[in-house]
Amino acid sequence: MTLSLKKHAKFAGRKGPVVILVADGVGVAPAGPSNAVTEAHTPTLDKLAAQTLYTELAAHGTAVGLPSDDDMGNSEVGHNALGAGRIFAQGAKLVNQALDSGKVYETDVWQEAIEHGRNNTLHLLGLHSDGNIHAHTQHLYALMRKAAEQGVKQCCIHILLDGRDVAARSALVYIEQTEALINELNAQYDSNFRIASGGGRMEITMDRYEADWDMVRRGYHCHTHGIGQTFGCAADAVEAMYEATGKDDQYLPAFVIAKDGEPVGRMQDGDAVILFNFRGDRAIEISLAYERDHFDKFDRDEHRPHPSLYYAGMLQYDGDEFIPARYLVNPPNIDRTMGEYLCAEGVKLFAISETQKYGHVTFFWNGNRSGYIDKDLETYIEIPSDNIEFNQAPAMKAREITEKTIALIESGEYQFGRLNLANGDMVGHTGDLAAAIEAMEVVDECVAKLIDAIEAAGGILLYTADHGNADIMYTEKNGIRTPKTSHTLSPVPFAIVDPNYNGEYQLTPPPDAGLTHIAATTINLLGFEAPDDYQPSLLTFK
Ligand SMILES: O=C(O)[C@@H](CO)OP(=O)(O)O
Ligand SMILES: [Mn+2]
Ligand SMILES: [Mn+2]
Repeated sequence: MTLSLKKHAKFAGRKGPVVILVADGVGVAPAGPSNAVTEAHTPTLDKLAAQTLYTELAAHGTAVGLPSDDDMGNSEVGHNALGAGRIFAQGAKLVNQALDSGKVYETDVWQEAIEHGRNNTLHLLGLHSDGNIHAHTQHLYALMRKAAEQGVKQCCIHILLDGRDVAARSALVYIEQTEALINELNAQYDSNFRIASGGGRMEITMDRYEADWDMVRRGYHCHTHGIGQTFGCAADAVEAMYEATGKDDQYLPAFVIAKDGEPVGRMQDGDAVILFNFRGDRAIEISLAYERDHFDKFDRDEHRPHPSLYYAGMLQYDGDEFIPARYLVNPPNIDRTMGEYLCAEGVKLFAISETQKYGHVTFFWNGNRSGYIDKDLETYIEIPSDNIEFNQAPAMKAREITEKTIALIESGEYQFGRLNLANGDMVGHTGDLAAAIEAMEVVDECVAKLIDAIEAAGGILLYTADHGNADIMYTEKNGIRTPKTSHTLSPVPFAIVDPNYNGEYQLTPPPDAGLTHIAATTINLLGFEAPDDYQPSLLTFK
């Protein structure tokens, strides 16, 4: 199908580009000492929030295709919503439906995995919490129950400790729940289910956008070959590592469960491995490590030969590159994104961020498609991120991204652009309030510079966020503060900076306005009518 957009009946667009700035993780929550956004000195952001062309948009729950309004937003669903202009049922919801209806168990992939599991061992690997951003323990438990029921006797569970989508030190709670189910199943089916290995999600396995392959190498060797500090059980491992490192769940090192000095869950030829994460960015690299015949990102045979495995993902994480080849649930089919429409109209555009968010403004924005829509029209720029805990460098690469964006605006080549400043989110995830405040002040400084550039170019800057994070940095109970490292349920800001504004339109958001309404709004500001089935624009034109 060839896509096209009609010229807008009342608005021809401005001379300069429309640029969307996503301040990742900068939600709107009540002001107070735990809100890094309001605690920071942010004269420019304050001005934006006080102007007429400002509103707040829903960025969590059903507004972005998640199962319920108790689900916080995240970058995947947020950037999908921004790019696609419609609400699609997201991975979390699709997996629930496929497990509840039993469709998962009818697939060839499930049945083949079970066959391998019956003859050898079934390995279940994934993020071990109910955060519901990358994975949910209820999904793991459904798979464990069904595998036991279908005759799998040997099952190894490899757990990635979260502490980023859930409380910073909550690993023991989830381990207890999982061990209880293991005991129940082993008693009922005379099986040998057990936790075999694990480690913090920011330390092993779950790297994204090739920021740090060494993380994946450590995770692969831990889960596959039993390389890591050994313990008798997962709870002992976590307790000992809390004590030894002082770190929280997401940063704990690799551990291996051993009996009589031997790892209990090394992977062997003929075993099946299912990665039960549903979100793609942090699942792609480990999937490549497991399923590719030719793999050169690290030496898989460093300790013992890479076994021949039956590997499957909960979803297909990258539909262009078919990663992984085998999967249990079809991913959302996000079609006709705004990027496709704009390319069809010959609009030149750019997307820019640092590594940690690079795929957010490209892959997620384009409906989980890797690569360009039209290389002749699009420029994608990645500024390399540092590989450190970001409270140590709260400015991250915001200034570099800003300088480069200004150059792109000044070039006069582009009609549309989008950028992501990672600070509110990545520093927010560390739970370090002072660092998050500093992060927000850098964001403010960058927004001010971008506004100047937009003004000089006669363009429009749209300032928004994909979900909250830095807006609640701790919770307090009985005078005790607990750092909050996760995203929030907060709405996000939406401000239009249009220096040539002359009353041509009004901001008229419907009561349910959310992130999905930004695409049509942007298309209007570029001088086009939005596609009929996009969520309506936030603007009414005179
Ligand atoms: O770091 C991540 O993977 C998620 C939190 O799990 O954050 P974001 O959605 O902002 O990328
Ligand atoms: Mn985000
Ligand atoms: Mn985040």
